[in-house]
Amino acid sequence: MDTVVMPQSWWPSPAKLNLFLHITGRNATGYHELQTLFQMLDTGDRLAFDINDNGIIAMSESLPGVPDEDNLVVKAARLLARHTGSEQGATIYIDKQLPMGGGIGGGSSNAATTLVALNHLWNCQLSEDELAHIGLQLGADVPVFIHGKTVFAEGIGEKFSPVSVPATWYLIVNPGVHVSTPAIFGEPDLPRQTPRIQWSDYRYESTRNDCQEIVCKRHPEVAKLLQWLVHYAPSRMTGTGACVFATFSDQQEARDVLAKLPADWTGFVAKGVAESPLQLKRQEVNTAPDNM
Ligand SMILES: C[C@@](CO)(OP(=O)(O)O)[C@H](O)COP(=O)(O)OP(=O)(O)OC[C@H]1O[C@@H](n2ccc(N)nc2=O)[C@H](O)[C@@H]1O
Ligand SMILES: Nc1ncnc2c1ncn2[C@@H]1O[C@H](COP(=O)(O)OP(=O)(O)O)[C@@H](O)[C@H]1O
Repeated sequence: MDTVVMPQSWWPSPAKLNLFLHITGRNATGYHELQTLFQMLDTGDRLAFDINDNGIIAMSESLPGVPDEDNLVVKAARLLARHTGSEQGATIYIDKQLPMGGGIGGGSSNAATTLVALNHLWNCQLSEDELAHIGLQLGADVPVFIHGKTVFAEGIGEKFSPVSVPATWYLIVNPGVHVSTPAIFGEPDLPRQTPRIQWSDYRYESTRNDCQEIVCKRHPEVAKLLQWLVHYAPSRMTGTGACVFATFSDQQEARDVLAKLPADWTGFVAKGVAESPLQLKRQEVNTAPDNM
């Protein structure tokens, strides 16, 4: 990226984990009904926006393997412009850190950050609920990133209930295989009738990720990684994979295991947070004296 982006201009685009993922049924559109705990992380990508008055929406640089027309960031900006009639445009910068298609929500989070940031920068004045409604057209996980809080979720992942989870550190590891979300949801053998739980009964130990077994069968590298990680800490796959997370109460313990990671795999340590960095940024710009 040639242009120097000032640090305060960056908008965070954090990752999430699904601490558990139960598939409880299917709705009339064929989408799967879920119960999940979306854990927001303090770590992720960053986006910056150079606003213009000519209405042109463009990436400063394309993401590898993602044509700009398919980039969820461009799609989100165009959808917001269409919905609000805004005549402004933007050149969008992405500092990509998160693995793509890893079940940690990078693309959905980028879309959510774009909607929240441009709503502010274009002065569209849409409410959080309106942004979430628009975001759902881009992907099932976009609303939770707009909401920006660690929550229980059901429906297709867009109906939220508050949850309080202890401060925890996670080691997130990418086994380096790509798992397609539609392909996993299309698997005939996927469990689809897990009984619904009451949120008050939630315990990590009594839940699971319903996609994990099938992903492990189709992608033995994920099974191998889980077998390795579980020696050190409770470990599970997030979303439809392929990333896996291990849970620690102490940051240094997580870092120690990261240092031992075999060379085929890459990972990072992140803190589980109740409010996402995007939520904090939104509060910051809304209370800034000149409203940035
Ligand atoms: C299941 C989760 C859990 O976080 O997996 P990850 O994507 O994070 O791995 C997500 O909700 C995924 O959300 P997202 O990745 O936005 O999926 P979408 O683009 O909306 O859907 C991709 C495809 O997956 C299927 N799909 C998705 C979500 C869902 N609840 N039921 C489905 O059947 C549909 O075939 C859809 O066409
Ligand atoms: N800005 C973006 N960042 C990441 N992936 C994107 C983006 N725009 C489009 N995509 C596409 O969306 C797919 C899913 O991305 P992502 O949200 O990172 O994974 P997941 O849904 O598994 O958590 C990617 O494989 C990629 O082709």
